[in-house]
Amino acid sequence: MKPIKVGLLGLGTVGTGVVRIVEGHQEDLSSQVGSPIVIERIAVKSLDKQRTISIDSSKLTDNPLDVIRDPEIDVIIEVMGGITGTKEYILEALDRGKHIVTANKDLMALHGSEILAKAQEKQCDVFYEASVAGGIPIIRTLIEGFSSDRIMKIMGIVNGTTNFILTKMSQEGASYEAVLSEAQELGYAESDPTSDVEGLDAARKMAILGTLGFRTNVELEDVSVQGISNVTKEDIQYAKQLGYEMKLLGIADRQDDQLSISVQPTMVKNTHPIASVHGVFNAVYVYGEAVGETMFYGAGAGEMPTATSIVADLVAVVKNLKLGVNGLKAIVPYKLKKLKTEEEIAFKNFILLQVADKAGVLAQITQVFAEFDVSLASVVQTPNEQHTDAEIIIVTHDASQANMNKVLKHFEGLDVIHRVKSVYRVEG
Ligand SMILES: NC(=O)C1=CN([C@@H]2O[C@H](COP(=O)(O)OP(=O)(O)OC[C@H]3O[C@@H](n4cnc5c(N)ncnc54)[C@H](OP(=O)(O)O)[C@@H]3O)[C@@H](O)[C@H]2O)C=CC1
Ligand SMILES: N[C@@H](CC=O)C(=O)O
Ligand code: NA
Repeated sequence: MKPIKVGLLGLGTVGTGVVRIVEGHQEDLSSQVGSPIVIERIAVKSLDKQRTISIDSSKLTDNPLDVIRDPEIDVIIEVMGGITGTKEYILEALDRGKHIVTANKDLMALHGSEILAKAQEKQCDVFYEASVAGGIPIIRTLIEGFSSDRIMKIMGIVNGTTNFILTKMSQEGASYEAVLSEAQELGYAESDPTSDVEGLDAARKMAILGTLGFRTNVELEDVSVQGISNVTKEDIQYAKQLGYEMKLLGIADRQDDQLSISVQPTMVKNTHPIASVHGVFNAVYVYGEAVGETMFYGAGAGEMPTATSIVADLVAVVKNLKLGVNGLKAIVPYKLKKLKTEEEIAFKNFILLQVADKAGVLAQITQVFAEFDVSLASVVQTPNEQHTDAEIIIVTHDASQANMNKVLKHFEGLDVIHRVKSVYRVEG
């Protein structure tokens, strides 16, 4: 049996896991696809770096083109990351008729449509399961498992680093900075962790999920993004007291084909299944018109979980090779995109205010909500024995984003409000 030859671009956290699985599970893999799978060449940045696995040094190169242009190689696994440069490597590999497996959500969210179009033209596969929710087979689920349904809502904890940080801040009272360093050491964070903590990584993943779930071309600029860098331990404690967990939540929903997609720190009612997803775990909740509620859970980052998805994609490519059907499974979004306006997007809000502790303050505040048609679910004032500033916690019913913005704007001119300390979306 002629072996299937694979070229690996990158031998970092994920690439190392890929080598471990291909070597460790070789018997299972080759019996599924009917050929041995061989990692033929590997591109790295530094040839001298100490590795945690032993690699035949003749396989290593510091030039990705050596891998892409090797005529023996059938499939390229791209786990080096990056956008410019990497995109050109992938397009060239496709031009050369090589199939692609990638974990690169940055690339797929920004240039996925161009890459997938090229793949179709060249009858090649491009699979990217590892790019969203590392070890969870959510992309395959949306493409195949829900092909018969109409997806109405996708909610995801799709960034492991931030879930790890929020969990440790909540359960151990740990500091944001210390937990971020730990996530970096464990290989969860991106090379620039700003994209994790500022929500960009999750936004890219939600653009991919939205495109697949709603069969329309969701682009990164369609996703409104807010990260966790301003979330305080106090916010997390208030959330807990009210029966919520603080999560960086991606939310994509549709009503009558109108979409909204966002990523923001969200207070999730602790009875919702997604509220109990902690640590580096990810979960994607999918609501289908016919199927109802479903939820998919697993490790969202890290060497072996991510590599599991990569190698499963590799198996899919090789099975397609055997059947001669590569390049036929690309999902081409066909629906016209209609995004909801601020007036049409509505959700519950948590607002924490620092206010003057004197008579009539609450009345002035509730008057502003009434003026802009925002109905309140609860109002709590924290006890303040010194009679200096007091804190007021308000939870609204569903309110349009436009009206909420008007309320917050109006608060700026209200003397009795000394500070709007926090505003969070509330789910569940
Ligand atoms: N880490 C995770 O949990 C997850 C990561 N991903 C994605 O997977 C990809 C890889 O992530 P990860 O493994 O964590 O990244 P790492 O930084 O650990 O590894 C990157 C690898 O690529 C190599 N590399 C980088 N640039 C070049 C270049 N120009 N030429 C040749 N080799 C290069 C590096 O070489 P050297 O070793 O010499 O430095 C390194 O081996 C990224 O797209 C990431 O977003 C997706 C899901 C989960
Ligand atoms: N940095 C990402 C890695 C997986 O995509 C995360 O923390 O989820
Ligand atoms: Na996945």
